Amino acid sequence: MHHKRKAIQDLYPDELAHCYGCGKNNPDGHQLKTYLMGDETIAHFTPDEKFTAIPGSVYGGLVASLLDCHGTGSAAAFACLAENIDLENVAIIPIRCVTASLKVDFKVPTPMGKKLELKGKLRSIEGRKILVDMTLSAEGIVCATGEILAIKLKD
Ligand SMILES: CCCCCCCC/C=C\CCCCCCCC(=O)SCCNC(=O)CCNC(=O)[C@H](O)C(C)(C)COP(=O)(O)OP(=O)(O)OC[C@H]1O[C@@H](n2cnc3c(N)ncnc32)[C@H](O)[C@@H]1OP(=O)(O)O
Repeated sequence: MHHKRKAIQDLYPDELAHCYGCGKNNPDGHQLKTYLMGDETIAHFTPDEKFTAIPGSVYGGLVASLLDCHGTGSAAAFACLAENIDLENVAIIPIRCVTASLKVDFKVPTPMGKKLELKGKLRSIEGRKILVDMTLSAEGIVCATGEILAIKLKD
């Protein structure tokens, strides 16, 4: 159902859509897509074996990368919500965020080849600082949690 909406990353302007983790204009990248659903965000990604740590599990760098891009996308979406910007009615998202700090806790090994689900919840917005709490799970089991500090860029 949420796929009828546009992903946050698809609302980035073309010239800023080359991020390896989430840029729609990077054919070699992960092209992660974050959707705003009510007061939380969601994204999915199914890793293949080139992202192996030990056979059967995903290397931590990919987990961090997914949390990074889901986190900045979520932060931009939550900042828009807070400013009453309706993302259904914009072609380009007017708020841009970059990661200042990312914390990842690896709880259990992330299984290879399963559909991973990322969720994000806003913790706080204080001036230009947006804090988002995230989980990354596989088949309902939380494999990692993440905490991002994203900074709203000035024009
Ligand atoms: C690669 C850069 C891209 C630039 C242009 C892109 C346009 C974006 C468009 C569409 C997005 C699409 C792309 C998705 C991106 C995917 C996610 C990534 O991987 S992003 C890459 C990794 N991140 C960086 O390379 C940031 C490098 N750092 C910086 O550029 C600066 O440090 C920046 C912008 C984050 C902050 O610099 P300040 O000069 O604007 O602001 P100050 O005053 O230093 O910080 C603001 C507040 O945040 C706190 N703060 C900053 N860094 C902190 C930290 N590490 N921990 C705790 N607090 C921190 C400060 O203490 C300050 O707080 P107080 O207002 O005084 O309360």
